[in-house]
Amino acid sequence: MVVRNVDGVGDHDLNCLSIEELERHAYNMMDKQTRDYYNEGADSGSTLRENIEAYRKYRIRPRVLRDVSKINTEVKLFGHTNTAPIGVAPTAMQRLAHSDGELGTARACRNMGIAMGLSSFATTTLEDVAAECAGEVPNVLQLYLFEEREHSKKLIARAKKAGFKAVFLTVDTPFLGRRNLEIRNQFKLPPHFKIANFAEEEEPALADETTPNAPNQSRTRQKAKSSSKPGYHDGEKRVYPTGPITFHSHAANPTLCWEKDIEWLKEECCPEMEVWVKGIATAEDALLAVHHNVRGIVVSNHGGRQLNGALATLDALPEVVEAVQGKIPVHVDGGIRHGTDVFKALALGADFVWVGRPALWGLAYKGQAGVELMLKLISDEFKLCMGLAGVIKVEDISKDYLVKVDRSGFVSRL
Ligand SMILES: Cc1cc2nc3c(=O)[nH]c(=O)nc-3n(C[C@H](O)[C@H](O)[C@H](O)COP(=O)(O)O)c2cc1C
Ligand SMILES: O=C(O)C(=O)c1ccccc1
Repeated sequence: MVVRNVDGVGDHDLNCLSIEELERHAYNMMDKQTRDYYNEGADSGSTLRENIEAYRKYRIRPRVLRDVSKINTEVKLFGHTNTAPIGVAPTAMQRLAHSDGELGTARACRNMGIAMGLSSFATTTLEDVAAECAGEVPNVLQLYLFEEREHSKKLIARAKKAGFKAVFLTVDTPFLGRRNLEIRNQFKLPPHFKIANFAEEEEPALADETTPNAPNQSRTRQKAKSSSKPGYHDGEKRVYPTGPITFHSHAANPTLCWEKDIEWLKEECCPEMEVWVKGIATAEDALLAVHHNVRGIVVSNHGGRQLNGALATLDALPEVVEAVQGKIPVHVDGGIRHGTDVFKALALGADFVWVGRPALWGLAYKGQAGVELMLKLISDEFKLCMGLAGVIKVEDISKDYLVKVDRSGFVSRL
């Protein structure tokens, strides 16, 4: 049921008043294969859980008796006005959640004035997504840079033509993390869906690909092209992925490195698109990103799906912010489930946050309308948090508004 909000802020879905509730609804709406693929983290899932728990270590120090009658949550991103410092992180294969898929997410983002990151491995083409949002929201294409440069080159050219403003090169996937439910379920994309951006390159073999990170069946089905080529490390064999582009065979690229690939990518993208890196977790790599003139970084551990045991992103954020010293924007993702989390990430120095799974849960719940609901919940919570904390402009959110509480309950100023 939808009712008018008593405070006049908008409509409420009485069945779903928080992202926590949204997660529960979505849980029941997704088939097991999809739910497990979307929700799980690598190995024991401790990094996935810690991404969320890290936010609970901080509490807000609200200031009062400030006129907070006019709160502005807007920020600029790639020259566009975003209605809040929040975007939808790129996640693969959204049609698994709902037939609206990436188009539903794009329409929701457009309606809410929120940036959308589109995965290379979307089930909708980048042209169709761009057409939904053209000129209204800053679209970002997430890139997995393949060893076969020609595919990536074509994709980049298409993204430029479609008006994408930036590419986020994902750098935390030299190999795919080990996701045990995915292995056990022998997860694969059902044959009626396509990895749409590569449909031309795709062969019918997609539907029966094996799960790559399962022991002893990883990439041995791929033909070895030439022993002199770089390739995946598969036991003793070096195997270059040459077959159809499937999400299992091509997302990981262990050969990527700063000098060779970042420079190449900047040349390919410039001047039309900015090159960012997604998946930075240390001050050292943040400094390298600055050194290599990337335009921004996303502190991310891929939602805990890659290296389990890695630091929660909120805990990695301060060292990255300190290293970068404002030279390039620092964004963060992972574990953001409430508007107060957005506030905390910004207080610790992030310029912007991206939410991943909550958008998938929104899609599963009600397609486009569910993503809009999720964005409305988190944006409203963020605005309310600003007002209750006594802040009216996003740029005024600082570490003065936070304290850290340790395990024994000891409270310290930052
Ligand atoms: C099901 C799923 C698919 C994802 N696919 C991609 C992808 O294709 N490319 C990418 O860079 N990150 C991908 N991510 C990672 C997200 O962009 C983001 O880093 C992460 O979801 C943030 O954590 P959160 O889900 O806790 O918000 C994926 C995450 C999930 C949950
Ligand atoms: O599942 C993922 O986390 C992911 O990023 C991905 C996307 C496409 C192919 C393989 C992995």
